[in-house]
Amino acid sequence: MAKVYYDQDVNWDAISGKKVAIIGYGSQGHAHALNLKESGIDITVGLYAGSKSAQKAKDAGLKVAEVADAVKDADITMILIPDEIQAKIYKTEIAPNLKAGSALAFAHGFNIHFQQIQPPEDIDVFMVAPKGPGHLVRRTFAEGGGVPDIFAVYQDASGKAWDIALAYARGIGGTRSGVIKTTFQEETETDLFGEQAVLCGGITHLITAGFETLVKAGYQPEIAYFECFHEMKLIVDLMYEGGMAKMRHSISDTAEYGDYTAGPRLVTDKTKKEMENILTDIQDGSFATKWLTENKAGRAQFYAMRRRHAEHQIEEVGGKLRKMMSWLDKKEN
Ligand SMILES: NC(=O)C1=CN([C@@H]2O[C@H](COP(=O)(O)OP(=O)(O)OC[C@H]3O[C@@H](n4cnc5c(N)ncnc54)[C@H](OP(=O)(O)O)[C@@H]3O)[C@@H](O)[C@H]2O)C=CC1
Ligand SMILES: CC(=O)[C@](C)(O)C(=O)O
Ligand SMILES: [Mg+2]
Ligand SMILES: [Mg+2]
Repeated sequence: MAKVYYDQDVNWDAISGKKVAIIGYGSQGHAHALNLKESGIDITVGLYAGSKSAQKAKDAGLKVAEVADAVKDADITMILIPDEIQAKIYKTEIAPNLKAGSALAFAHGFNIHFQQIQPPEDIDVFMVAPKGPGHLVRRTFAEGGGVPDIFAVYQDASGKAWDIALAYARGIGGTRSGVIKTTFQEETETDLFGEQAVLCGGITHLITAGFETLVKAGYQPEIAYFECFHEMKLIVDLMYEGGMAKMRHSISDTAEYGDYTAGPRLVTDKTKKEMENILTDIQDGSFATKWLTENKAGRAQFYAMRRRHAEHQIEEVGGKLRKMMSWLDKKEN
């Protein structure tokens, strides 16, 4: 069993009194900046001139500077801009301004693992990767909870990089729920696999296929939405709270019998073989090459897929039904 680190395992002096630059103020950036600030850390958000996030950060009471200026003063620079542009911004804005003896940090290992960024040897390089969407890293922290993190050290020039990383994890709330040591390779490969095969790719296409099956068979699209999409959170909430057992305790025996008999007809050996193929594409770098090439070519295919999915009937039907559920409207970054 892996060692799981909690609040009491942290040497808070490793980060207390340090200046932290959070580069980017999006899903993860806003969460890290606000959580760390509320944990007592001196935060400056680094953004580009004209960034639409800058006013949001200022309205939240955070110091905002251009990237180079935020990095210059920082003891820790956490890069929370999109993976596909990190190498360029690192080269032009971050690398020339990194203080000797400071630390460079990431929330995903993509650019270090696939060698898009090669940091100087005289700085610490670490990662604190939340196992959850940034908006929930923030919401959970504000509610007194925390999203688990996994953390890694790529370079330990100071001899304190592990302590700094663990203290950072506490600053964003990770050690409230548990933090596990990893490597940049393990985080990168497992995160890419999880988001493609299960959390994002897997679940959205499963839900959509269920919706399309019912609609094609002539059932009302609104019922197909409630059944295959809206109820998913309610089912997963029970699993989140108490494992599959708690969900299976709450559902009917009829549903539980259907769970055991229909599930293996859907997730077959063929499915598992394709999961292994997805993992191979990640491990051999071909996914990373495709993603970076798509970005260099202007993201036309990416935008076309985004548009096609946004225009799907399930989003139209769901949007109308959710409009009547005012409690779902969470004002977030
Ligand atoms: N999203 C998630 O929940 C998770 C993300 N991660 C990792 O976190 C990192 C950040 O991802 P994510 O939070 O999703 O990113 P987002 O796309 O949500 O946010 C990107 C932020 O970067 C800013 N930005 C864009 N270009 C620049 C630039 N040139 N200089 C400075 N700031 C810039 C954007 O500003 P503006 O909006 O003004 O353009 C925005 O504030 C990635 O490495 C990702 O893999 C890890 C775990 C989960
Ligand atoms: C939210 C998260 O963990 C992801 C899916 O890995 C991501 O947004 O990259
Ligand atoms: Mg992830
Ligand atoms: Mg990810």
